[in-house]
Amino acid sequence: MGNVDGGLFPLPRERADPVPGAVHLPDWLSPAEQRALVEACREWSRPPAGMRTVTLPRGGVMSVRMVCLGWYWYPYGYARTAVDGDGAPVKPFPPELGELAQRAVADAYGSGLQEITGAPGYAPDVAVVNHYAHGTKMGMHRDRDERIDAPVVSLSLGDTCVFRLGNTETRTRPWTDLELRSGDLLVFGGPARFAYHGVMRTLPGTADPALGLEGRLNITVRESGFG
Ligand SMILES: O=C(O)CCC(=O)C(=O)O
Ligand SMILES: [Fe+2]
Repeated sequence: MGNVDGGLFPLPRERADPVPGAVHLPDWLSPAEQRALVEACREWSRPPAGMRTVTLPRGGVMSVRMVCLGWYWYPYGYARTAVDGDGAPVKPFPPELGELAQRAVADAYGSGLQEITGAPGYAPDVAVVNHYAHGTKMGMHRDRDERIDAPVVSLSLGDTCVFRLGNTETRTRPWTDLELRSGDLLVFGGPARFAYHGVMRTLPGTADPALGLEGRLNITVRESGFG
């Protein structure tokens, strides 16, 4: 039984390696860093090439809304412009987000960094920001539109979610359900890079009101390998 939060003195949550190659570092971002990222997401969300709803090839509509930086993700590929949006050039990938993600990879893997493909010399150039309003989720999928298998860095802000980290073969079990809270870092690389994963639900009202955010934001930082 894990720590049931909400008390005045919540127990510190501990680093976990749910599957080889995946590392969860709770409370990795300070409250000030979280606030700054929420504010940055607000700026990135503005048009042109701002936050949009994504329609899948077979007509389904993703419940999360999304904004991309560096390269524009659409189902299923990357473009330089908002090909399924307003057609504007994608916003640039901010160098400081790249530096944060490099620090994330270094903290996650530590002395094991050399064993993770693409971790040494990690040079991310894409960010996908998802906004989860209450009641939204993301089905099990793999991040596989990048050309190389460098790690994915995931930062969570706002409401807590139940994140399901599965296996590389199927959308089904075995999987591990993790609670990702505001400020948590999850890195998946190496043998976990192409694991199925998804967000089962968010827990409305769990965010610190001081963050000024409705729902949940997730930023994934990736290296495209497009050169
Ligand atoms: O919201 C999350 O934690 C995961 C997002 C995700 O899997 C993605 O953007 O590909
Ligand atoms: Fe993903």
